[in-house]
Amino acid sequence: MRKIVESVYWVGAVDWDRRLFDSLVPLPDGTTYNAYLVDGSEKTALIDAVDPDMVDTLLGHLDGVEKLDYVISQHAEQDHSGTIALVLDLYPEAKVVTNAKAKSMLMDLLLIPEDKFIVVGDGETLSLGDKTLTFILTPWVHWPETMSTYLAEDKILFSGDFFGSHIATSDLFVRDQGRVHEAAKRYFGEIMMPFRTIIAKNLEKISPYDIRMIAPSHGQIYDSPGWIVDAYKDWVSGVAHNLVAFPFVSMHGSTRLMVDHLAAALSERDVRVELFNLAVTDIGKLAMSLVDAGTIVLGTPTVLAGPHPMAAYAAFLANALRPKAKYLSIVGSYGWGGKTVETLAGMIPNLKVEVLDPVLCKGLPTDDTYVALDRLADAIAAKHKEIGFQM
Ligand SMILES: Cc1cc2nc3c(=O)[nH]c(=O)nc-3n(C[C@H](O)[C@H](O)[C@H](O)COP(=O)(O)O)c2cc1C
Repeated sequence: MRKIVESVYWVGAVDWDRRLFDSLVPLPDGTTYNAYLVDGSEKTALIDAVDPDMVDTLLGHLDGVEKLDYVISQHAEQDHSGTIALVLDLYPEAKVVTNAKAKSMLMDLLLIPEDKFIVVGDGETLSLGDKTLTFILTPWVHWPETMSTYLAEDKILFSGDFFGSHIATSDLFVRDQGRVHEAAKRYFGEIMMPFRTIIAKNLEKISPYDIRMIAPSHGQIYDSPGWIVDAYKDWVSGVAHNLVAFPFVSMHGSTRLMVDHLAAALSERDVRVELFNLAVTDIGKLAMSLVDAGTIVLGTPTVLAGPHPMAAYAAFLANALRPKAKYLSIVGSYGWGGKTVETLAGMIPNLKVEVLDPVLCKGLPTDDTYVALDRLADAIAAKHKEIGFQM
């Protein structure tokens, strides 16, 4: 147990070893599952629980907590809810306090019986005596049922996955802002980017609250939260940066020559570019780049009449993540023919992008290919200038 302020404790777990989340997302720095205990003068509440793998850590923290009245469930995903049933076994008098959507999901996912729940609505409060919790529905800060909880007396917002970051450290509070900024942006890119417009509304919704600390359910507690709220405002905004996110793959080096030429041509034209060799890249880094990028360029050879499967994966991912990019193009090499451009174009219906003329070449790039790549760089630079992308 670690004290945050008087009678409010972190009772979560640090998972130093975890390297993959949701069987999908790389975790280079591990993560934490944050649970919080609010010990009011009359009632005691646990806010969220931990991943089932770390149940012993949670139960260790709770050892000595004689009475638990409420388990506040802010998010039904198992890394926060998966140990609630065990907590209820230990504290049979405790009720699960959550919203209607989360209740139904917790019943489905964890088979928690209906009589264990107290359902709260948006803005409803729960008194613990000298501490008061207000529940704020903040949907889609991962799933549709997510909510945040404001502790008025201490001005703490327990935000669930909102503002979260995957970093295992022994710090309770954010101490290395640069590191947390990167991890929080990666988290936003992987988890929240598809719901940008709803998250913008959630930012507005929490703005009237006087927030001294934000306590997310992954990562460290923000004891000066202004900067992360500002970062979120930038990430959810429709304003893209003067940046090209450039995932590519190349089997024998021809596409790679095109990629390197275009990247250099973009740099010469003062357009920033980030390359991601899909054969070796950490897909979270690509997600981060997509948070800002004004343009996406995909580089791929033709394989079995279509894009390389790794390029198809990147296109699928970009389509699902719905980044704010306004332009897209494709470059690559082929041997005899295929439908690479058509196949990729058909995979991105969610992207509201203008497609700039693709550049394909047969075998190794020639002088004509490099001229066409320079033209593409000219077009991207002109579009970025025209639209006034952030430098
Ligand atoms: C497994 C495999 C499948 C391929 N299938 C096609 C194809 O269907 N159509 C085509 O035009 N070229 C095909 N090629 C040829 C490559 O597209 C061509 O060699 C290209 O120049 C490779 O680009 P890279 O050097 O960037 O890997 C294939 C190559 C490989 C290795």
